[in-house]
Amino acid sequence: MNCENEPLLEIKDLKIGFKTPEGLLHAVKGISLEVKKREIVGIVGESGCGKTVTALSIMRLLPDNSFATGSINFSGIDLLSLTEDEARGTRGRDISMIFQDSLSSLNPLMKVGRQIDENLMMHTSLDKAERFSRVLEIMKGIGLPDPERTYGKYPHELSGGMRQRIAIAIAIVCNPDLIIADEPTTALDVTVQAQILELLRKINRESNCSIIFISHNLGVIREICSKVYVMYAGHIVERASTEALFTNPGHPYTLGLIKALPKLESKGKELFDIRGRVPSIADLTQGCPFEPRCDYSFERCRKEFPDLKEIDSDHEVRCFLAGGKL
Ligand SMILES: Nc1ncnc2c1ncn2[C@@H]1O[C@H](COP(=O)(O)OP(=O)(O)OP(=O)(O)O)[C@@H](O)[C@H]1O
Repeated sequence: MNCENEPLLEIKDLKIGFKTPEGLLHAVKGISLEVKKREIVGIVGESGCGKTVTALSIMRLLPDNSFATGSINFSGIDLLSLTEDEARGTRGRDISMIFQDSLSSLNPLMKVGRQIDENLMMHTSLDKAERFSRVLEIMKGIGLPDPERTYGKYPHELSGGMRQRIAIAIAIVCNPDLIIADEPTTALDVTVQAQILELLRKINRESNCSIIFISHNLGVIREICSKVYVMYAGHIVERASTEALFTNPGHPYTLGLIKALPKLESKGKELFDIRGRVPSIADLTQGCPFEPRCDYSFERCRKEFPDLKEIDSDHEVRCFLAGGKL
């Protein structure tokens, strides 16, 4: 059997909500998602669409005022049914996360080498010397110069790109099966961004892990992912291979995200922007949540919410116009 076709992570009908003084607010409204072994899967959408809370639910790191229903099956285990202790055992060992802002995700008071070592201390029985050489090996493997010296530095002594490499080292030191990278390059300049993407590709190739790559930027997703889920207002509105998404986008929201990408030939011209804003999770409008921003909407869109419809093999779209040409 070809193990690349085996699912590593299967999310079914995941709903995430928050108990707030204004009542229950629903941030994720029944999404299903699959990540196969060794696959790099993108989740794209504007701010507030529910990408990060989805990632946090996989990590079992949702805040106390939240609730999650549905199932998150990871290698045969439903992560939502794990106890806190079991979830702690999984985090950092089987599943790791890299956050956007390495300055706030790293401990400012601890030497960076120690921070990588902490994960090994927690999840392995290696002794101090073995852990030290493993940390140096990882630091070297991800392109940190002079690992012995860098081991003893504090986060603020490193550049943004180096700090993000440390965050990646922490994430991969225990050889996890799944890495969730949440906007890992957004805070970095373009050159460093390209280096970090290349590093993630290398890790995926060499350690056979799967990656969920979260971004608001389809251009970055295109660089690294083979499959993409487009999220809007807590729903998956399109799922396709990256190639199909760009050659035949089925949802007007996806089309808007593609049009919003800067192009070389339009240098100097004003960039396209999808009009309007993502609705707040407190909005309970009837019909399709994208309707107020959509150039293709008609009467039915104001009243009914479309199901995900398959328009091609492995290509689903949640729009009444799915399958037609936008
Ligand atoms: N602790 C919380 N209490 C109430 N609402 C929350 C809480 N955390 C997140 N939300 C809401 O859940 C929704 C989804 O947020 P989420 O951070 O997942 O969006 P996102 O797509 O990742 O955007 P961003 O790129 O800005 O992180 C937002 O409307 C957000 O305000």
